Amino acid sequence: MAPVQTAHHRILLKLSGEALMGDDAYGINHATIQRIVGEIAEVTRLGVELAVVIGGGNIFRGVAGGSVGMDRATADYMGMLATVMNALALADTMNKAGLTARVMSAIAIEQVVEPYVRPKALQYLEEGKVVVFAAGTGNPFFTTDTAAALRGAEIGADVVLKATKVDGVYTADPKKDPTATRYHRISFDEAMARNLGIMDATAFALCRDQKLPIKVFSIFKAGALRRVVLGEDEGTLVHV
Ligand SMILES: Nc1ncnc2c1ncn2[C@@H]1O[C@H](COP(=O)(O)OP(=O)(O)O)[C@@H](O)[C@H]1O
Ligand SMILES: O=c1ccn([C@@H]2O[C@H](COP(=O)(O)OP(=O)(O)O)[C@@H](O)[C@H]2O)c(=O)[nH]1
Repeated sequence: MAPVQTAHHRILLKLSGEALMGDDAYGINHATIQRIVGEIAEVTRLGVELAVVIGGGNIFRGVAGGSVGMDRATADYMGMLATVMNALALADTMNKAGLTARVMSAIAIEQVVEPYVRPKALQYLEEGKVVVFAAGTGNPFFTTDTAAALRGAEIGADVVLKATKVDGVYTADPKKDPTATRYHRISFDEAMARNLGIMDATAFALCRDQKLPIKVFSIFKAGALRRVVLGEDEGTLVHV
């Protein structure tokens, strides 16, 4: 059988923490994480190199902690630790599904996970391992979307895939405005000028400056990740 032609060679996949909740109120839903790992396994079988940045919103968000009077930086460190828990769960599920996954953390917790070292991450990717980047950027006041942009640029990914709760970028937040319509593609400058809330401005600006396109698509839609990897019409492309 001839190899399938993919649209991308090396991918940075940003998975929202909330994607792991499934229908639960918080935490990690077993069936949901297995389904997501199944989809990841399917695209790695196509021969693409894949790294993941995982969020933490299913366990803790710094903004929420800050809003109830906690010191914002402390709350953000808690948020980053939440992403480490998700990363461990994700890598464990991947390893059980027959993939070889490695977690690398932006914060040193050496008894638990290895630290992020760029050449090591590149080596793992070249070996066909899935690298799960934990603890975001390692800095408070940032998001895991910005971590995805940063790690995506560092590893030379050819696209950042944002797998989220909505199926693309809309003219307004579709959860609040039912009349909002979806863009097929939109430039970074327009997305930033229109202040479209799908990603924070820091993440957008970093990807724009590095000429790293972003594809936004739904994590709930079965087969969407594969379709994106094959370059089929799915979600919204944010381009330079
Ligand atoms: N213009 C927009 N287009 C699409 N989604 C938007 C837009 N503005 C705000 N959103 C909201 O952004 C959310 C995704 O962002 P975020 O909560 O940061 O996701 P994640 O948890 O995947 O990082 C969507 O659930 C959607 O409700
Ligand atoms: O570089 C980073 C990445 C994340 N966080 C904290 O970790 C939380 C979880 O990440 P995020 O909200 O981006 O997760 P997601 O929305 O993807 O579930 C954030 O709210 C922040 O408090 C941070 O401080 N710095």
